[in-house]
Amino acid sequence: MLKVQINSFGYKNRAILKDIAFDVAPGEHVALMGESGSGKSTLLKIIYGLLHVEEGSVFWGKKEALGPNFNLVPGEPYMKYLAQDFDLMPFISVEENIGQFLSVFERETHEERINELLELIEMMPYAKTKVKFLSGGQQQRVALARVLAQEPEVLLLDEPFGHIDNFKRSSLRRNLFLYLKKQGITVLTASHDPSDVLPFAERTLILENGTIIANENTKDLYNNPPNYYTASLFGQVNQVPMKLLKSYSEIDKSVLVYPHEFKFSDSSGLQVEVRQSFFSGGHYLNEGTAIDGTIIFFNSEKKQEEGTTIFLNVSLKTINKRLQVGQKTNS
Ligand SMILES: Nc1ncnc2c1ncn2[C@@H]1O[C@H](COP(=O)(O)OP(=O)(O)OP(=O)(O)O)[C@@H](O)[C@H]1O
Repeated sequence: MLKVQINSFGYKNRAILKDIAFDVAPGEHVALMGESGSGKSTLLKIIYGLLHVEEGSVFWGKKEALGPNFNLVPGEPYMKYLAQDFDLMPFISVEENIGQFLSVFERETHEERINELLELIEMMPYAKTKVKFLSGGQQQRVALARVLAQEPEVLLLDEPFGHIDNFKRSSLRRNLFLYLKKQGITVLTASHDPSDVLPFAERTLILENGTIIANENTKDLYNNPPNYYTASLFGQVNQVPMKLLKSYSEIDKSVLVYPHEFKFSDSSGLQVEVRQSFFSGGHYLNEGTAIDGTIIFFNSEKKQEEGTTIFLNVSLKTINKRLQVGQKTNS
């Protein structure tokens, strides 16, 4: 079990993290989400031992991960951290960069292991290429293979696909996360991208202004977000005043609704005037205005013409579910 407790941490007296406490079970994949500047990288750097915390501790089982004031070379052998800036050797080849970290006691299997990792990162054709000739995305993939070569028990990933184009990103992310699961590696991934999180992380932590405001099963968190901030990290979301939804007109509250949760109705429900319709691949994302001026985003199969009036419904099940979460978090 990875056990993290940080009472407070700041850079030059500016508080960044406070009252952080969470566990990650062995083999579990936990995501860390939060807006830019909320402290995700700082938290990963503390866990790895790059930053010193006065009040707090990080344990992996019974072993305490010590900070830079105790370790001459920061970091613990059982844990690896893939930073946003990858620390590669530019003048040697891709395979040499990966091979550097394989155990000297397993020389006979080196080639096999390098090939396995090159295949995982889809870089086989670049095995002999010097790293300095690679693009940013390719370098990020090599950096990933390098940390995996070190066979960590715990892997900390900071925006692991930030430099990688969409073309490679989907398959790489699937291959990597399935590989990590198969190897039983404990993973903590900081990411802005819900596609890194929703299909792969069993649990998600939400960081807001340096505090963890949610720590839940990822699917439950998506379906029952405790607040607008959490839901909006997963994508576009609406905060719809209940009075706009006819059957709830007495209730003076808002309810969170994702754009795909609206259904079209012929003549009743939330009345919206279409402003813009954005082609989004498999659907259109539309922006409209409700009668009180609230901006509403909703999906449709077809393009909606500007100025058209349409009526939207939200299922009672969704409304009731979201109201209950709201009550829980307000109390
Ligand atoms: N070395 C540093 N010295 C001083 N302040 C720093 C340092 N590193 C980060 N900060 C500040 O700490 C806060 C948290 O930064 P951090 O990089 O942890 O956020 P983040 O959530 O990872 O952001 P992003 O998603 O943009 O990477 C920010 O306000 C940042 O400006």
